[in-house]
Amino acid sequence: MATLATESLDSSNRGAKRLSEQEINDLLVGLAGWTLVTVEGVPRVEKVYSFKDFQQALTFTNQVGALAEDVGHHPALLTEWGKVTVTWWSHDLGGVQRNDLIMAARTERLRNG
Ligand SMILES: C[C@H](O)[C@H](O)[C@H]1CNC2=NC(N)=NC(=O)C2=N1
Repeated sequence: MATLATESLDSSNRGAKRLSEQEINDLLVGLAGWTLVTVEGVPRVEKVYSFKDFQQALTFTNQVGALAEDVGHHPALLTEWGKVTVTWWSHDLGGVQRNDLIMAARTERLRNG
């Protein structure tokens, strides 16, 4: 979903709207491989990326980390040999807001240009 990736993030974190599961799933339609997961009652959007070895996984991890630092919004990142699990949600909000889908779309762009 190229347009989602190019949207500006809503900086009014406090006033952000927590999306419903339906709204999240509707936005995930354009994000191949991303799923809605709920951990400790908190919805998140998640994708597992595959790589040929640990070094490639680590490089991608750092690229996602740079995206996060650029905007001050951060994912959970699990880096393993050949795999990186990226999970976006809004900790302060206790759920998923549109910013998290924007960041998922920007994460996709790292792999798909
Ligand atoms: C103080 C700091 O800006 C806040 O804790 C930011 C940092 N990055 C964040 N990232 C995410 N995903 N959710 C947050 O609520 C959040 N808050």
